[in-house]
Amino acid sequence: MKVNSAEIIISAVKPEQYPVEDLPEFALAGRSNVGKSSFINKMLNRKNLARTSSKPGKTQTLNFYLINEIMHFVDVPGYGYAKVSKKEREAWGKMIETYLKDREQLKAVVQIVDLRHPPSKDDVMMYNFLKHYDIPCIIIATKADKIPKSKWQKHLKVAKETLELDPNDHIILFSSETGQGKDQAWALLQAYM
Ligand SMILES: Nc1nc2c(ncn2[C@@H]2O[C@H](COP(=O)(O)OP(=O)(O)OP(=O)(O)O)[C@@H](O)[C@H]2O)c(=O)[nH]1
Ligand SMILES: [Mg+2]
Repeated sequence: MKVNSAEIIISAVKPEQYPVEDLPEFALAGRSNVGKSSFINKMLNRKNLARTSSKPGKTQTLNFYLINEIMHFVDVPGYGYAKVSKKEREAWGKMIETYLKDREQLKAVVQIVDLRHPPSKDDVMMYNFLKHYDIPCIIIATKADKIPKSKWQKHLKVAKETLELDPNDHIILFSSETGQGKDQAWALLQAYM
């Protein structure tokens, strides 16, 4: 998709703050620091619209982006970040769970995993959560630029097996550095619009 406009609409922490527009929406999910915000930037051709950091825990609210006036991306805090307090972690968990379960505009979740490592326990839990609530999902295996091409297929296989990926679900090799997988990701998202 050609992105002509992209802007942040609101950083929300509760449903009353979500945009009321009935536009197709896609939310990110994944471990802290896995590259969710970087994925959004790459898809939108914007260097730093979604704020990124080499330190985990950068995104702390549900950040809604309006794209071409026709759809929303929602950037989400990552899970599995040990350095926030238990209370804070629980609050984030609840915020994300409420959003994912109740948001009618949500068309699909883009779950990001790190291609370099087998999906974590938390990754498996998130995938099972999406399956349980029947939320369509697209799996993005990112940071492909960090491992040699000769290992990509082997790592993809491990990711599929660890998640016990539903044969109907797609998993895409991606890199926010090189833009690899971007067209494929857009094609899958557009199929839900
Ligand atoms: N080499 C490489 N680095 C990446 C890629 N994607 C993200 N990164 C780096 O990984 C770090 C974390 O990226 P973010 O996009 O901030 O991660 P996040 O998932 O949004 O993290 P939280 O907001 O903390 O949950 C940054 O230093 C990025 O530059 C990628 O595809 N390749
Ligand atoms: Mg982030």
